[in-house]
Amino acid sequence: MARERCFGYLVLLSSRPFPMTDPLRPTTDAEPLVSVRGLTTVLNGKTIFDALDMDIPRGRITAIMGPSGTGKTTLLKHITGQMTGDAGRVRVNGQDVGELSRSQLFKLREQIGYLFQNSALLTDFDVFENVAFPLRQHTDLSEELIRNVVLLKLQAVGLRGAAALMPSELSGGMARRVALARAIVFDPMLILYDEPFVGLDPIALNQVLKLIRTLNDTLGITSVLVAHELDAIKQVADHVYLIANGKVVAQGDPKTIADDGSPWTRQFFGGEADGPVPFQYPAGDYAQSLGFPRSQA
Ligand SMILES: Nc1ncnc2c1ncn2[C@@H]1O[C@H](COP(=O)(O)OP(=O)(O)OP(=O)(O)O)[C@@H](O)[C@H]1O
Repeated sequence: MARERCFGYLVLLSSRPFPMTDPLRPTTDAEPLVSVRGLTTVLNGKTIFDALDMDIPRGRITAIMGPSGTGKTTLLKHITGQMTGDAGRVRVNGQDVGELSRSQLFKLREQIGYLFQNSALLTDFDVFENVAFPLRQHTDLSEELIRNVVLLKLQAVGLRGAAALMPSELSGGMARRVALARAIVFDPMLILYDEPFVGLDPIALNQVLKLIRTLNDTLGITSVLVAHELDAIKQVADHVYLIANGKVVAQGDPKTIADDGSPWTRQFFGGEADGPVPFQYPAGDYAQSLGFPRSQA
């Protein structure tokens, strides 16, 4: 049975000491930053991944799509080592995540930023302190340096002027951008976005899309995006994987994947209720559960 490893701390609140530049920052496309091979994960008797293979190229934006409950968030947890599979391997920047010790895992997570759908801001702290929080927790930087780093990150997401606002005073889009500023506070090599577009109006959505692209390209980050919105994915992602039934069932250019003619993409992008992904959750005999005798046929 697959395990969930809980070290009790948000991935984005990392403890990487400064300097902020990382000599290991990926600069070439030579080898994927994340490589998943033969990943098999069973949770509560349900096979979530069935020998899943997937590569996440460096420096690109890769989207992961799939029906609800197909394991997209679970896959992100395998990448951060919060969860390990029953078989197969997940390698991040050349390291086998399942083989890492606790301290090695922390080091890896120090290089990963994570953006949640709900932004997960600390409601008692203003915007500035939300972004400063990981720095205060995990470094002994001077107040002046913390201020410079926080303002730099807020400037990058266009919210330096909102530094004194409380989370309750932010729109959903602004909150998402503050969370993004916090996620990049240690200059991660990889950002994992879990449903970053949910609840955003078109303006905020475009701002977040633009930011994801700009941060990816200007900071040389690798981005992995879990989302359901194909139109948004088309605008921002370089590559898309569609996962279902524990495997990659389609992949390619987000702009054309919906037209690849496979029954998977037809069902998923066409919004068909039934298809390769059955409408009915697996269940026992219907007649029997209604109290009728089993048919002999
Ligand atoms: N810790 C856990 N223990 C047992 N089952 C789990 C655990 N975490 C997730 N699951 C199950 O794994 C499956 C995949 O869940 P996951 O949240 O990864 O799906 P998802 O593709 O991200 O879904 P959605 O699009 O609805 O967010 C679900 O059936 C869920 O119930």
